[in-house]
Amino acid sequence: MSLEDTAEKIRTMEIRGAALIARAAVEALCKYGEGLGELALPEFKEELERAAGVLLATRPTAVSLPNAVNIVMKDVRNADTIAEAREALRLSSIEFIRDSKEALSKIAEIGARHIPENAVLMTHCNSQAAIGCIIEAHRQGKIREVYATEVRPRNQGLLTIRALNDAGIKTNFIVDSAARFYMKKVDLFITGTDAVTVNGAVVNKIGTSQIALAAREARVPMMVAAETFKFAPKTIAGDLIKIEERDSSEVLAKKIAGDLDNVTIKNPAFDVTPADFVDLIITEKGAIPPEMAYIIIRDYLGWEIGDFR
Ligand SMILES: O=P(O)(O)OC[C@H]1O[C@H](OP(=O)(O)O)[C@H](O)[C@@H]1O
Repeated sequence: MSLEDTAEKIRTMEIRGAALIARAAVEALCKYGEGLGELALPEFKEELERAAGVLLATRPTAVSLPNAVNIVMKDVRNADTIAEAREALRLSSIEFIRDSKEALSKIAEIGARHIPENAVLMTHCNSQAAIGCIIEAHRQGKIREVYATEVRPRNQGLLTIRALNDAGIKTNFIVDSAARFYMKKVDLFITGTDAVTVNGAVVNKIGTSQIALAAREARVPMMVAAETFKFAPKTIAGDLIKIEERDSSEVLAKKIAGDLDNVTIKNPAFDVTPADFVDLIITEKGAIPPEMAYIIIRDYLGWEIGDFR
């Protein structure tokens, strides 16, 4: 698959989920670099930066994408010879993909510890990291049942119920607007995330913050499963996470919407749940309260306050 093909698949969400986007981008970048013929070092670096730009332009919200590209490009940017640059690209790509897979199993193990016995869970969207925690807790005999939302407009809930079903987990499939109706029965609301800001706010699939509100009202804790590369360094300098607005046809087919001249169809893909609504974030380095997000950005992603002067 060419770099452009990968970019298109990410844009159209054939490849989706924050971690899978990151991995696919790294694989595409690595393959692209390997396919570049004889080039001098500056041209090689330039070509890779251009390719990275194509991948970064696909989806704006999931910070896993720029983080992954930065992690892989760091040693390439520092390389002094073309051989060094090529080797850095190969090794850092292998390393990122390996680490991101290992992070998922670590998160599942740590997350499962924080799921109570006989738990009723609610989840929203389709997160590999969150599902990993649920399946591990189920393996330990801790799950009574799960409520999984539909996730309009792209219906990622269908992927979630398939995964939970195949793991033998008793699952209730509900429309998004039924979340508050069932919240009384729930012990824990668990999601993944596309970006965690320095102040611990969680950017996740549209609707997450409404469910978080219902969870808070019912005194149900919220737990977020997030690899460290889902934390957003630039928020240190006050950058806001850009919320992706996708095509209106995902919400309403053009042939129906066509003659509704006074109607605008809005389709934001994500929303922001304030840190105050989040009880715990499970990373591969350990479980943290949202207030500790800066530590992850500094100690594990390597960004300091001074980097954004
Ligand atoms: O990395 P993992 O945990 O799999 O997914 C994290 C998040 O990515 C997804 O976004 P989309 O469906 O690509 O828009 C969802 O918002 C999900 O919670």
